[in-house]
Amino acid sequence: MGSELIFRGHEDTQHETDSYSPKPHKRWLSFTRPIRYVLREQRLVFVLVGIVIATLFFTILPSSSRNPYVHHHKYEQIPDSLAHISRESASTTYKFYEPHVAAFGSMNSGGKIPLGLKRKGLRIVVTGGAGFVGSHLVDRLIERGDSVIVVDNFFTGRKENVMHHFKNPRFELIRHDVVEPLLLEVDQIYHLACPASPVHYKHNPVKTIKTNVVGTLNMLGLAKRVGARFLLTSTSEVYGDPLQHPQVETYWATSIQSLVNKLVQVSSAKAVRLTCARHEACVVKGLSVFVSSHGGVGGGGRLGMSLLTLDPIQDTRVKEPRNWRVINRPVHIFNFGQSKRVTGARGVRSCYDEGKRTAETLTMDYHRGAGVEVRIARIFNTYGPRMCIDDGRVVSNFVAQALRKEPLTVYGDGKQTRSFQYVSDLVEGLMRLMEGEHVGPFNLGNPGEFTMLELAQVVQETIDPNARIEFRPNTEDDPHKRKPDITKAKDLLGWEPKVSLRKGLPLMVSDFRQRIFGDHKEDSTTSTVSTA
Ligand SMILES: O=c1ccn([C@@H]2O[C@H](COP(=O)(O)OP(=O)(O)O[C@H]3OC[C@@H](O)[C@H](O)[C@H]3O)[C@@H](O)[C@H]2O)c(=O)[nH]1
Repeated sequence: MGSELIFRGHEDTQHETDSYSPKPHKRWLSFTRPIRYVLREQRLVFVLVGIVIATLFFTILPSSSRNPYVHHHKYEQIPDSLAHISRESASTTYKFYEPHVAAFGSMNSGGKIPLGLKRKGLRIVVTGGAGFVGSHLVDRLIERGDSVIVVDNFFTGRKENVMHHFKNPRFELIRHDVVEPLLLEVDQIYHLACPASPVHYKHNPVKTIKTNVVGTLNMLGLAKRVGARFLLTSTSEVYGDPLQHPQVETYWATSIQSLVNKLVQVSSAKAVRLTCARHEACVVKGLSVFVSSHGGVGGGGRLGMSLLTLDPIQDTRVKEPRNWRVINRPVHIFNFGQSKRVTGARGVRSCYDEGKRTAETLTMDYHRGAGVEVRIARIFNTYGPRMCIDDGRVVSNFVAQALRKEPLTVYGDGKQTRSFQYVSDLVEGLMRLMEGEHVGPFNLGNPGEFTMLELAQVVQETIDPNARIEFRPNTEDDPHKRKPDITKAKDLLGWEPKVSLRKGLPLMVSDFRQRIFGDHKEDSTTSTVSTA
């Protein structure tokens, strides 16, 4: 290279001294000169590095910051940013959405919307949005700047719950039953529509299961068609009368069939006998499995007269079972409580719990099979303003009874437990779940566990210390205990309830008082509570 330079120098000198120079030679030199310049002193390497950096900067970084799913990490870094979502924090959220304003589903991504038509917030449909939980969710979404369409058939929902939004151009209300298909252009679907009080859902069980199955199917179809993200509100009732306490999302409502098979497999026993309040299951190696509703299996005894096969689908009662056997002596006895597979699946609560299980299944199948973005919440007992008065649920019953100076009706011995969450905590959890990147299912509930007698005591302390307690027979298939394990929601959504029962209960009293006695002095619509 050095010699070339010397040569070129010589050539240049020649050019200066002699006006004649062969043109083709000069052109060749002017073409190779920049190449040689680039090749010298590793300049090419620097050029390539520069190209790589520019590519990274202009291609990868902008697309990742525009990705609607990436913003979730930002949420997690600001754990309380959603607790009382302010307009400022909401607009921060939208910065991530804006470039793909309709980008929740892959089908809508890509900034196809003309500049002048870009929307500010998301378009969200809330089925059951005129109900107790739905209307509080709608309040928060509207407050955040979204456009909300409420779809409700007003079976348990009430126009009054959303009337304060009627003049808002970002709010729409449609009287529609989700069992019929519906087409709407939206980015997100919160699917809440279904009566949730046992009294209501048992009132018309066919309608309840239809709502859960056909209604969910319709809304999933809509989500698939318009590329919307879909959130299913499932229930703690999918755990049935749980054997595990507190309930974790991974808990599978045990089928007696698999339980007894396993027990027989692992034990050296000839037979295994399982007992619970009303049922006994007996399995003998190599023989059929039976559940006896009375009597059951005794030493050298016979199976009870009324036998129920453990086939989870067929409720086959057989008076004289063909494969009847005398069992000498059951070796192991396990108390396994009550399993929904046997009682629930055929019981009065099944329209709801089996309905919600099916809804979960459909949701996951649309996710796996059709690529729909889905979220699943399992909601535990919730209370707050706008609950239906006299819907039969324990909190609304007790509060209304105490206000009316009627006795508090405690069902059974009152020792059954529930965990009660305040509605604003639930709404917070639902929104975090929808905006986050995890499918679920997630338990959303308050782990504070109370017996019904303890709840009655809190109501007495809050409303009327002289309120009497009246015991009533319990309802069929009432779960004995219920308490959520919320580790998963804490870890992955950064969510946990903030409002204790003693703090939350007074917040619904003014609303109930107003609706029962027509007292309009107090503001009943407030669902939020200071958690500071
Ligand atoms: O007046 C009453 C009403 C109810 N109860 C008892 O209170 C307990 C809770 O009953 P609720 O009717 O409020 O609610 P449940 O827990 O049975 O079902 C609820 O579960 C979770 C949600 O999905 C639903 O809101 C609902 O199905 C039950 O043990 C019931 O027997 C009373 O002791 N007195």
